[in-house]
Amino acid sequence: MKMTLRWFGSKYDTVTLEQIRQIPGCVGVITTLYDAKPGEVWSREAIRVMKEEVEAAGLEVSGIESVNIHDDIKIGLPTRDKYIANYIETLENLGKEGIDLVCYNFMPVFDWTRSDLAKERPDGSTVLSYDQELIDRIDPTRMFEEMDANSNGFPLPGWEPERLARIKELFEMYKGVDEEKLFENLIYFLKAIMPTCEKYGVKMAIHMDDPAWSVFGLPRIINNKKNIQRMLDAVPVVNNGLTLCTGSLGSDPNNDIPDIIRSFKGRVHFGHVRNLIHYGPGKFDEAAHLSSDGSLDMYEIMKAFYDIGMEGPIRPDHGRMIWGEKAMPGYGLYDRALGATYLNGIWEAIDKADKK
Ligand SMILES: O=C(O)[C@@H](O)[C@@H](O)[C@H](O)[C@H](O)CO
Ligand SMILES: [Fe+2]
Repeated sequence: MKMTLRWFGSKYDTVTLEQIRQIPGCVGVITTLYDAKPGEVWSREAIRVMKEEVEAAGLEVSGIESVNIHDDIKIGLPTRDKYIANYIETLENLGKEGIDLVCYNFMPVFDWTRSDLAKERPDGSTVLSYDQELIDRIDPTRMFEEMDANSNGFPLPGWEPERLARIKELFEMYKGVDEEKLFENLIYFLKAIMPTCEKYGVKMAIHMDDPAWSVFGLPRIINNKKNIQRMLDAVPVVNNGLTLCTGSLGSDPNNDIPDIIRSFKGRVHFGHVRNLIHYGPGKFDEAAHLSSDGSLDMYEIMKAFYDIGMEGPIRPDHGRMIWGEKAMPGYGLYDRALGATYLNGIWEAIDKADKK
C-alpha cells in the first residue's frame, strides 16, 4: 500500500505539495490536468510539466484521477470512436511518462451527487451529506446551480461547468441509455483501450458509482458485487480494474465492503478510503475516517486491503471541513491528513500483528 493524497494542481488546490510532503508516510499525489476537458488529448508535454512539478516537491505522481470520459462514449454515439482514439492517445502519453494508473468513472451526466456540501455535525465540522428526500425535490437540471452555489467558490471535480451548462440536452441524450446499454458502451470502450493499456502497463481503475443507486432515473452499473463482477469478467484483463471507493459502495449498507475487496484480489488497483454514517435508507452523512465516528469498520476494510496484498495507492477520501479551513468541499488539508495518519496507523498495527 502506498499512502497518497488527491491534488488538483497548484492553480486549483488550496493545499500545496509542500504540505502534502509533510503528511507522515504520504509518498505521492493522485492528480490530474484539472483544466483538460473530457475528450481532449493530454499532450506529453503537459503531463511532463505536471510530473516534474510533483517530483521537484519530493513526491511522485501515483496515479491520475481522473481522465474523464466524454459523454458520447457513455451514450454510444457514432462520434465515440473519435473520442476513444483521443483517450488512447492520452493513455499512450501517460504511459510514456511512466504513469501507470488512471481512475475514471462511467456515471451518466453527474459524477458524484450530494444534497448538502456543508452540513454541520455536532462537533461544528461540516461534511458532505446525502438525503434522497431532498434530492427528490431538486429539479435535476438545476442540480448544477445548487452544487455550485455551495462549493466555496471552487470548481468541483466531475462537475465541469461547460458540460453542465448543456444539462437539459444531456438528459435528452441519455434518454435511450438504460443499464444494459450503458454496460455495453463501457465494455466497448474498455475493449478498445485495453491493448494500449497492456502495451504501456497502464491500469484502468473504474470508480464506484456514488451513491450506489439510480439518481434522477439515470442508470447505475458499478454499484455492487454482482455488477462489478460482471464488468471485470466481460474484459478479463488485469489492466481492467477498480478504484475501490468505500464511501461510494458504503452508501448502500447491503454492500459488504471487506468481502468485495477480498473477492476482487488482483483487480483492485486503487483505494479511496473514507467513512460515513447511515441514518436510514438513502440518507447518510460523510464522517471522520475513525470507525467510531461512522457506520463503516475501517479496521476490517484496511485488513481486507492488507490481506489481498494491496500494492497500489490508497488515499483518504473526502475529509470534513475543520479548524476554520476554507477549501473545496471534501478536499481540505486538515481532515484528510488526519485520515491518512489514522489509516497508516491501522496498517502498521495490522502489519505488526501479522508478522508476530
Ligand atoms: O467523490 C469524489 O470526489 C471522487 O471520488 C470522484 O469525483 C471521483 O474522482 C470520480 O468519480 C472518478 O472519476
Ligand atoms: Fe471515491
